[in-house]
This record gives sequence, C-alpha cells and structure tokens, in this order.
Amino acid sequence: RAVHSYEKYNDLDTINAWSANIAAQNPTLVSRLEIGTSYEGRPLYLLKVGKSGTNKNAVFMDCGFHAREWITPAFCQWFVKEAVDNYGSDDQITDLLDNLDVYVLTVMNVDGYVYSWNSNRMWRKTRSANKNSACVGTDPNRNFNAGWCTVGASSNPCDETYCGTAPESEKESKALADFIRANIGSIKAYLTIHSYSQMLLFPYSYTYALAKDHTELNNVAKGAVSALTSLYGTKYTYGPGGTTIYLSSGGSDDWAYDTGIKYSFTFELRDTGKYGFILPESEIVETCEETMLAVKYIADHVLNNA
Ligand SMILES: NCCCCC[C@@H](C[SeH])C(=O)O
Ligand SMILES: [Zn+2]
Ligand SMILES: [Zn+2]
Repeated sequence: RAVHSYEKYNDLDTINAWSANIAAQNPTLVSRLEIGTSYEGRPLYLLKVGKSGTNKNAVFMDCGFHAREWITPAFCQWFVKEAVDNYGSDDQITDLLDNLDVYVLTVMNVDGYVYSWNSNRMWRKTRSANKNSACVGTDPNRNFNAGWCTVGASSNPCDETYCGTAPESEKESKALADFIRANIGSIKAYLTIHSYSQMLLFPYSYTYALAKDHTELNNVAKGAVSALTSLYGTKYTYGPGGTTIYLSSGGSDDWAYDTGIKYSFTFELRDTGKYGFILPESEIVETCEETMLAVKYIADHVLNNA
C-alpha cells in the first residue's frame, strides 16, 4: 500500500489505513465507526473527533460525495490532522473540540472514488447497477428526500445527475441519512464538501424560495468566505444554491436543513475551471489551509449560537 501524505491524493486503501491509525494514535480525541457499507460492499468509515464528553453538540462533515472531486477527501483528512495536531495549543481548535464533536465522513462515495482511481478519473456517481439500463450509478447529491427529482436532476440512469429510483435508493445515501436521523438531537450543523467553483452555498437548491433562516445563513457564509479569502486572496461567491450555482433537487444539504439542521452548507472548493476536478497536488495545502478558516468560522458560530 502507498505511503499516506496530506499533500498528495491518497487512494481508498491508504485513506482507510490512515483513519484506523489516526484513531488508534489519538484515543482521547478520535474514534472510528462504520456507518454502513457501499453497493460494492466497502465499509463507510466515520471519524468522531472531539474530547469525549456527554451531551455534546456536533457538526457532521462529509467529503468525497462525487468520485472525481479528489480535493475533498484531501480536505477531510487535513481537517482531522489539524484537529489532533493543534488540540491543546490552538485556542480555537481546543475550544471547538472541548465543546463540539465533529463527525468526519472522509469518503462518502467509496465505490466511485475507487473507480475514479482505477478506471475513469472523471467519474461522478455511485457504482450501483441500474435495472433495464447499461448505464451505471446514481448521483448521490440528487438522491435525498428534498424536492426529490423535481428540478435540476434526471430520471435517466445514463445522466450524470440521475436521481435514483427513490430517495435514499443508494446504500451510501441511506447510511448517511440513517446516521444523521439517529443523532438528530446533537447534530447542529451539516457541511458537505464538493469541488469545483469556489462557492459557499446554503439552502435552498430545489427552489428559489428563501430558507426561513436565510439572513443568518447568508451572514455566516459571508463571514466564512471572508475568513477563507483572508489567507491567499482566493475569491468565493456565496448564497442560496438555487440562485448562486443552479437549481438542483435531492441534495443532502437541503435534506439536512429540512430535517432540522439549521446550519447546512455546501462547499465548492478550488478552482474555477483552470484545472477543475483535476486540481494539481501542488494546490492541496493552500486549498486545505484556506478552507480550514471557513470551517472553523462556521463551527465557531455553531458553538456560540446553536
Ligand atoms: N444541494 C445542491 C448544492 C448545490 C450543487 C452542488 C454541486 C456539487 Se458538484 C452538485 O451536486 O451539483
Ligand atoms: Zn460534487
Ligand atoms: Zn461541484
């Protein structure tokens, strides 16, 4: 197996070995649990990061929803590293982990991620078989019960935004939704990390109607983006998904919001199209460092307002 590096893209086996190790090496801060298995039978590992305690609120963050968006699992790994390395020295991180748990799903779409390494770098969807079709996979970010398959999604299994046969038809979507439902009392924020476009989005994407918490979410996004931009000047846009990027239904962020998780955000990391999904490894560190500032800003707002 390849040697793990935070400054390179790691394959799934390397990531799974990394998550086992970082939990074993930091038993008071990190634990690893399995929340389900993928279509092809791979485990879905969730890291719980935070000082052990009772009745703590939590943030849920996932990466690797879409197979080709390799910068996103890289960020989730970076986040966990920063958390364990700076706990006890950085006040903000220490305060965060003392008072919040952060659930990190480093790779949600494990089958797709492996396929993008072995077969098709530009793969997006899951790898489930579709009945009566030669086309494979469902778009996991069209597969949640939020305006499901109404706008900005396709009912054609050959399309990149195929919504699936029903909400949570994908094992991976159902595992994620089941975990959040089971922990709905403590999960106060949902962050789902995608690439690319350099945007910070919040509900709704399935309608142009403003979310009831629009003003607060917009202000949080504004603050998070300015924190991000302060490091390297990377420009982000922000706003409701429907007007800021495009109308799309069945998204995990809209579902989390309608399930009662007020602080629900979708990140679109670097870049804006020069390299797109094939972001050079030379940009991993800067992308992760600037994104940390935005995630810490949001976590801080949750800590003080949830
Ligand atoms: N829930 C939809 C949030 C906005 C669209 C996000 C992008 C990430 Se690649 C998409 O799923 O098309
Ligand atoms: Zn995506
Ligand atoms: Zn994207």
